[in-house]
Amino acid sequence: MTVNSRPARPARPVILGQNQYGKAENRVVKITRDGATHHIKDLNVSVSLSGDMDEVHYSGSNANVLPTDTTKNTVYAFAKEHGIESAEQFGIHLARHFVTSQEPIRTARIRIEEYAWERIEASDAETGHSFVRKGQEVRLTQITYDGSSWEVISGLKDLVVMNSTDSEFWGYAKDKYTTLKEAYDRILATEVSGRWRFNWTDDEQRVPDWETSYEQTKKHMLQAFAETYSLSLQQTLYQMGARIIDNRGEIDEVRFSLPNKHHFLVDLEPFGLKNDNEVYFAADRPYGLIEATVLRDGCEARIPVDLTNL
Ligand SMILES: O=c1[nH]c(=O)c2[nH]c(=O)[nH]c2[nH]1
Repeated sequence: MTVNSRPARPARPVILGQNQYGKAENRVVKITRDGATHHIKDLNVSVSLSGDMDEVHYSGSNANVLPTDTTKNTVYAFAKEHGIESAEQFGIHLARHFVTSQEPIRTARIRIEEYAWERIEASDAETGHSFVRKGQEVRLTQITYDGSSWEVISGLKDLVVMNSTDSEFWGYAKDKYTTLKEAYDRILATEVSGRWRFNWTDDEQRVPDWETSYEQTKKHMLQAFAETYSLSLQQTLYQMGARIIDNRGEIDEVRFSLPNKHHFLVDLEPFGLKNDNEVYFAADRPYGLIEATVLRDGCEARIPVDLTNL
């Protein structure tokens, strides 16, 4: 049966809703060789396209469908042809390509995770070609382009941080189920998942230096975590976001999802020992989950509330 002889959209009280497609999790590693000194970019790139795709769902006509296999090939070809300066620059390039080269494709969303590598120090000097994977965090970006406007949301996940003092939690609401003891010197630890939205909207004007922006944003966030004398994780979260908004003019919105990695003092009395804020039980679950958006005054919140969807 040819495509044309297939039945058109069936006469049923059913319609197609939001849809998107593409190749997810394209792992691309780009080595740039500068003599004996090599540089690595290690990305996990997910392409998601949407637009005039009714027919492929209704009748099976693939005329508007650029194969997901092609989107995968484009990721690898672009790594060679254009290089990977930053995850954001690479994502912008890909998004623009899909929307401007295929008429039926109206919106491209490119999500990228970046894994960092650090040079191994040999006994005499740094090596040019040996690396150890940096375990700290996964860097993230999401680029969305609809042919006229851009949205760039970057961030990170899996960044585990701890303050071994300067954290209290007391004065909270209590009811008959409250057993938590007030804490005047506790451990504050979390695994930061954060996203920040850039106010960059145009492809030519004021393009942020994406690499510097990431490093500086992470630095301000960590300094705020370290320097805030915390009365709650909520207060610390707000300070982390506010520090970014205050210092990074290219960012209008920050959202954090911070699990409170509880450290409970162990009762050592049964062993005749005094626990002087030294020995803790690190609980993995359940955990408090503190989430909030911090915005530049007058700006709109657009980062999804549930960061697992981003
Ligand atoms: O920083 C905290 N915020 C809370 O809301 C909370 N609730 C709780 O039991 N411990 C904590 N700690």
